[in-house]
Amino acid sequence: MAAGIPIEVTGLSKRFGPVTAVDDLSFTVQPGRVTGFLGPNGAGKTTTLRVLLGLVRASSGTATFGGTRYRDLARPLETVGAALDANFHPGRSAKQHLAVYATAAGIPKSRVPAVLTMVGLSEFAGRRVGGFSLGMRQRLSLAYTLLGDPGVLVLDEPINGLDPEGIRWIRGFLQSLAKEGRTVLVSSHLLSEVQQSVDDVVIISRGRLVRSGPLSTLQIGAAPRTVVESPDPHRLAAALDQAGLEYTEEGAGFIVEEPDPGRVGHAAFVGGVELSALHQVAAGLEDSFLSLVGDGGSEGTPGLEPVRVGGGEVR
Ligand SMILES: Nc1ncnc2c1ncn2[C@@H]1O[C@H](COP(=O)(O)OP(=O)(O)OP(=O)(O)O)[C@@H](O)[C@H]1O
Repeated sequence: MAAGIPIEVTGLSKRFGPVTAVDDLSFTVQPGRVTGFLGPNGAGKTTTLRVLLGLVRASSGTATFGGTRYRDLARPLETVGAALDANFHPGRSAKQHLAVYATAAGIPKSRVPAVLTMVGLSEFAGRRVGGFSLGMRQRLSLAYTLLGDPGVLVLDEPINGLDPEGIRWIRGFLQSLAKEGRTVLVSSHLLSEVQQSVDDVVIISRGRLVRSGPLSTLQIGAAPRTVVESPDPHRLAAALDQAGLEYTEEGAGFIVEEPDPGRVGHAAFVGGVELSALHQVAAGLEDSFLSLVGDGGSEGTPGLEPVRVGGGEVR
């Protein structure tokens, strides 16, 4: 395996005519960690990755692998694994595809069965790719990125299209690649999709950096809220309305957009409502993510609804 090297993006901008897709973007991605590259649709993720991989030219700034541009790498496939523009002909088998790429890059053919096994496709090696599901194509793309046993992996929306078992598998797989010392950059427009697999995040919106750092730092920002429950939820809702508090129904009770449980308790007291639970909850990750990119998604942030479990945590 080639050594993991940092990805360094410095002052990167990319304009397409009047559209500024990437705007003075700077961040670093460290080896040995999985980094989520996040932002709403149209935020500029794919454009950044395309510049990084030498597929489009930057308007200004640089995007390098430890200081070296992709096109200047001596052995690109063995340094960086990426499948942004991989084309799979429907009539060819998975094995044939990988063999063609391996031959072109001077990679031993023995890597082909090895990477197909790594991604769980060995029993489909001889099948035509035309019959593959989206999830199987995702696995094949991943196999392609691993052909040269690179120290850096750049994956654009690799979880998209995977079934629940596939999602569980890829989460563990990405972590194991990082544990081997590789640099793993994974783009997604859904924090919930990657939050169980990433150590660090780089969040962009409208082409600009919003936040970068360990995932844990993301919880700073969104305000905590109050969970309140009553044996008589209708009366409680009326009391919250009366007090002008905003809330959403949550299991047996409500989550109130109010950090101080005392104010919520007072509203219930004024309304003469008995309470069975009253406590503050920290902001969920998805809330923090939305509060960071909330005004940045020109095309909205579809699919960002949080999945809530008891106590207001976000899974
Ligand atoms: N070749 C291009 N010509 C003109 N505009 C482009 C081109 N490529 C991207 N854009 C624009 O640049 C902006 C960023 O697009 P980009 O695809 O990089 O975003 P993204 O974060 O990857 O979003 P998605 O997840 O939807 O792919 C968008 O406004 C898009 O319309």
